[in-house]
Amino acid sequence: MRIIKLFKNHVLALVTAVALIIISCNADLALPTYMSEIVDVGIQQGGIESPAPDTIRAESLSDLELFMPEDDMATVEAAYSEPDAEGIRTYVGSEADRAEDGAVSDAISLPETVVLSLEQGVDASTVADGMTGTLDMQTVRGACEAGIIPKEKLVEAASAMSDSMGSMGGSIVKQRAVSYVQQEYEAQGISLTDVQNSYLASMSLKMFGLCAVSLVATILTGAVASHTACTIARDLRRQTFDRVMHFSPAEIGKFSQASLITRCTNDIQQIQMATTLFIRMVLMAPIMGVVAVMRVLATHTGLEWAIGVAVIAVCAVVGVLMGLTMPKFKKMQKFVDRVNLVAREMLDGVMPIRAFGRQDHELERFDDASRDLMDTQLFTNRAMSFMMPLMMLVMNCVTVLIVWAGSHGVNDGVMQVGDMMAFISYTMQIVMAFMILTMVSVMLPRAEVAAERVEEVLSTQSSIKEPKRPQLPAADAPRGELAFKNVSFQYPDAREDVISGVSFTVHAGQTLGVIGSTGCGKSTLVQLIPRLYDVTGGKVTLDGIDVRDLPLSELRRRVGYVPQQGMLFSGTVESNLKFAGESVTDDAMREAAAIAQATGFIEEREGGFGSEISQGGGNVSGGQRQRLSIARALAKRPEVVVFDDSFSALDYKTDARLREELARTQKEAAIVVVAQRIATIMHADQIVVLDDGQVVGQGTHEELLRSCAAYLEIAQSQLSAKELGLTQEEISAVMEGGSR
Ligand SMILES: Nc1ncnc2c1ncn2[C@@H]1O[C@H](COP(=O)(O)OP(=O)(O)OP(=O)(O)O)[C@@H](O)[C@H]1O
Repeated sequence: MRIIKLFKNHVLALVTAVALIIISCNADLALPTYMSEIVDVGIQQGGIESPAPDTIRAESLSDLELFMPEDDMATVEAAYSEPDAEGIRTYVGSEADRAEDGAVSDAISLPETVVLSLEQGVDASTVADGMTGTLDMQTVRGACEAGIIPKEKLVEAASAMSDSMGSMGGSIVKQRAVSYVQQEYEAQGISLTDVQNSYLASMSLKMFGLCAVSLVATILTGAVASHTACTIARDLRRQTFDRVMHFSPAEIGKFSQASLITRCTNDIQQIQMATTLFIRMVLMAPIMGVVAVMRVLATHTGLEWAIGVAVIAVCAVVGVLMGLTMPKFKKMQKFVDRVNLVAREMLDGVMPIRAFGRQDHELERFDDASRDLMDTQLFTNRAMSFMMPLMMLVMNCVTVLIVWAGSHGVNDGVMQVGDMMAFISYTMQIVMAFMILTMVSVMLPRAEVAAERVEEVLSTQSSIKEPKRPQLPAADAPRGELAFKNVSFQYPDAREDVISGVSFTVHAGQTLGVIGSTGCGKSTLVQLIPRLYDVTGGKVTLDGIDVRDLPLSELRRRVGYVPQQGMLFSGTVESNLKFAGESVTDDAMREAAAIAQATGFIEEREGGFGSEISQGGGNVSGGQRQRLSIARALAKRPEVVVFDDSFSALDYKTDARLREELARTQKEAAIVVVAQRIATIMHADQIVVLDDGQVVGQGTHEELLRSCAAYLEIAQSQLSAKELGLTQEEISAVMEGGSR
């Protein structure tokens, strides 16, 4: 499972969590045992834990010893101190010997029962045939001391009495022994209320201690789980974002921006929740179940079958609910993706939506996506709302079953009320553990889908790869020399080349203009320079080296790219202009702003270069955004500057001044300008005319006017024949001849 793989680097945290869970489960599950002790010992036995009293009068112990075989007598004698001045003997044996089934307990219980009966008077005929009258302890003691009744006879009589009690013997002996101890304490002047209260106080203290241990362990488990889950989510977000940052537009297009955002946010959130659940629930439930089963088996109540019934009932309920909801859970993530996609598209296009009055239509589209998500969520939530009541029903039925079966055990004297209560608690814990496991198993597949989607991003390699054997231009190689050599390119999913057979060379200080009708491949052509895409045929070289052999960082440092859509980042003007990094000095920034004709409006803004830029450059005009984008590319002083239709939002005057400044200052850089306006590129040293991805003309403005029909057509659409310096005959000749 992918979720488990995420814990690869968090083994220590997992081990710590398991240790803490074991501690808290043991503490939690010890509580029902204590509760049972409080009922059985604290309440029913008045706080008297063992038939072996803490203190006993010497004569009382002698009476008891009359009914003990020699070895039992030795055991008991060894367990009590010598009588003190008041004739009181104190228990000095081990606690194990005093506990249920301990040596001292076993040895002393039956004699206590016999002595208690004798002290109340016993019909002599029930002891020996032919005897009449009432036997009491004093008589028996006297007869034994006088040698009338041998001690062996008394031991035999006690044992016969035990046998006659049959299966009820154990619990009757225990109850009577406790009564004997109570009587003995009273005779010593010890308050029975004090004994009971001190027992209850000590049990409460122990239970409180266990609660505290469980509380601390549970809090620590929660802290470990949250920390681990947050760390896993943070690392995943970082890795996913890092991977996306290295994606070329092809991979971004493959996933879609909306899906990448959902994967980086919602999907990782799901994973985070699942990892927390995994530690807190999935690890806890089996541990809780195992500890509870161990304790249940130790109770020997004979009601273990009730647990089997409960588990089968829980599995049946959860199985039905899971069967109904699981397919819907799997669909849910796709619906979230769609809502995000529609929402993003609507927010991006809020202006045209308003301009075309399509709000209602878009709202309907959003409602459709949202309704699908809502319907699925409603179905799953409704189905899951049956879970809790059904579980409670199962639990309550099982409780009734245990009480019904247990009451027979209590009636027969083979079970104590407290034991039955403890058994109910353990059964509930086991059922809970199963319930938690099954509920989590509903949630985990959803997180599994999310993990799969995140892994898909992480395992996708960018089609733009670092060179295996990176090369740098030789020290004496010309700087700022860009060449296309028979370049062709096809988009990943397309069938035909978007551009083909393009060749040109631009040197430092020169300008290359690229012009052509819309969709002819101009942007695609220049995107090959900074390797936003890789050529599919031919090669692009910079300073004599194939751009695919230059380290990517080196290539991107050498190429300044101004995209068609000026895009700014939230921050200040300065942070945007210094986007290339520390290497951009204040002087370089100001010089770039001046070339881009941006200084004027920057200084007019409050705060100048420190003035705020909002997300996406929303608080500057389209032309200002373009100028800041141009300044940003120039500030890093690249060897090649690519302007992808970046002057389109500038007025003619600013456009002209900017080009003048570029020509004056960029003597060591090659400039590539994609334009729709003839005026923008007419002064270029070389112009490439594209038509449907093919070069249909190449040369200077003057040359193309006289040789390239496509170029002339564009020029004519923007300038008059007079402005072009052509006669009507010359125009006709070019048009008739087509491009030569
Ligand atoms: N990511 C893409 N996947 C597939 N085809 C694409 C992709 N981007 C652009 N195209 C197609 O490639 C062709 C050239 O697109 P390109 O953006 O390079 O044209 P352009 O000359 O810059 O257009 P414009 O002047 O309108 O900006 C177009 O037909 C376009 O539909």
